[in-house]
Amino acid sequence: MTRKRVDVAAGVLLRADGAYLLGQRAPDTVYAGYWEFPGGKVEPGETPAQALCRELDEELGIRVTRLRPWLLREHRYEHAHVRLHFFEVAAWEGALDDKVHSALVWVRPGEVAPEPMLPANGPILKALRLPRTMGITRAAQVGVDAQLAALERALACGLQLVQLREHGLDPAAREAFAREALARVHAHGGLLLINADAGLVQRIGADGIHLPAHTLMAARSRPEFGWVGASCHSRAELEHAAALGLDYALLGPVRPTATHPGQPALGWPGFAGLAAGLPVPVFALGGLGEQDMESAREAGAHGIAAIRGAWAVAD
Ligand SMILES: Nc1nc2c([nH]c(=O)n2[C@H]2C[C@H](O)[C@@H](COP(=O)(O)OP(=O)(O)OP(=O)(O)O)O2)c(=O)[nH]1
Repeated sequence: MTRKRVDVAAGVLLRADGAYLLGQRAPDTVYAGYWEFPGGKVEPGETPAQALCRELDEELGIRVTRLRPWLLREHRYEHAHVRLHFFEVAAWEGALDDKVHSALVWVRPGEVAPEPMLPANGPILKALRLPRTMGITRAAQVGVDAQLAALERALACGLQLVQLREHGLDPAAREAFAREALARVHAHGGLLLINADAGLVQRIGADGIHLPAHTLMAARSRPEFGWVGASCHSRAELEHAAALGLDYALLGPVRPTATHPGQPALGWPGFAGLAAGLPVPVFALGGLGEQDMESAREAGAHGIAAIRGAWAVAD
C-alpha cells in the first residue's frame, strides 16, 4: 500500500549551555509515550519554517525569533511516510508553557536522551553529538611539533573534533603523529578521524575515518567505523554520502583558499543551495574561521571545518 507523504516541521530548541529540548508524546497520539522534538505537520500553503513557528506557538507558547534550517530526513512508518524538516531554534520569546506533551526535558551535552525515542530520530541525536567545529591537521606543512602544540591550544579552547590529513608525512611519521594526536584529543574527550587510511584507524584505535571524494564515490556501503564522513564538492557526492548513511560531509570551498588554489569558491548562497534538504550534517570548509560560524549555520551548515583557521599556526 502506498502511504501519503506527510511533511512535518520539527524544532531543535537550543539553550545557551548547548542543551536541547524534547517532549513526550501524549497518550492520545500515535507513538504515545515516545520522545520527539516539538513540531507538527505542515499545513497546506505553509512553508516548513512557518509551520514550525505556528506549532511552537500553539504547543509551547513561544515566539521564534531565530530559526536555522538543519537536516531533512524521510522515514516510512506504518501509519505514514513522513518527511521531517528539522530546524535549529536558536532564539525565542516567552516562557515555555507546554500544552500538548506529557513531559518536557532539556538534554545537556554528554547526557543520554530519554527512551523511547521516535524511530526516525536516531541519526538526529547522533548529529547533535557531532561537534560544530572540525580542525584539520597540517603537520606536514608546519611541522609535527608545531602542529601538536597548536592542537593542545585548540583543545584547551574547546575544540572537540579533529581530522588528521597528512598525506605529506611518510607512513612511520604519520602513524607516530597520529598516536600523539589521538592521546591529546582523547584526553580532552574529543573525536579524532583519520583521512583515507582505514588501517591506521584500526591500528591506533581512532574514532573513525574521513573519506576523500573519490573513495566516497567508489564506496557501495558505509565503512564499519563509529564515525564516518567524507569530502564533497557536488550535489551528487553529498547525495551519495547521505545514501551511505554517513555521519557528516564537508563541502567547500566557500571562499578561495591557499590550500586549494584555483577551485572556484561557492560563497554562502552556493553552499546553501547545495547543502539544503539532506539528512547528513554538512560542514562548511574553505577560508573559514570561528567568526564565520553564524553565517555558516544560517546557510544550513552544521558547523565549520578549517585547515589554517583552526590552529592560528604561523607559517
Ligand atoms: N513533532 C515531531 N514529529 C516527529 C518527530 N520525529 C518523527 O518521526 N515525527 C513524526 C511522528 C508523526 O508521524 C509526525 C508528526 O505528526 P503529529 O501527529 O505529531 O503532528 P501534529 O502535531 O500536526 O498533529 P495533529 O494535529 O495532526 O494530530 O512526524 C519529531 O522529532 N518531532
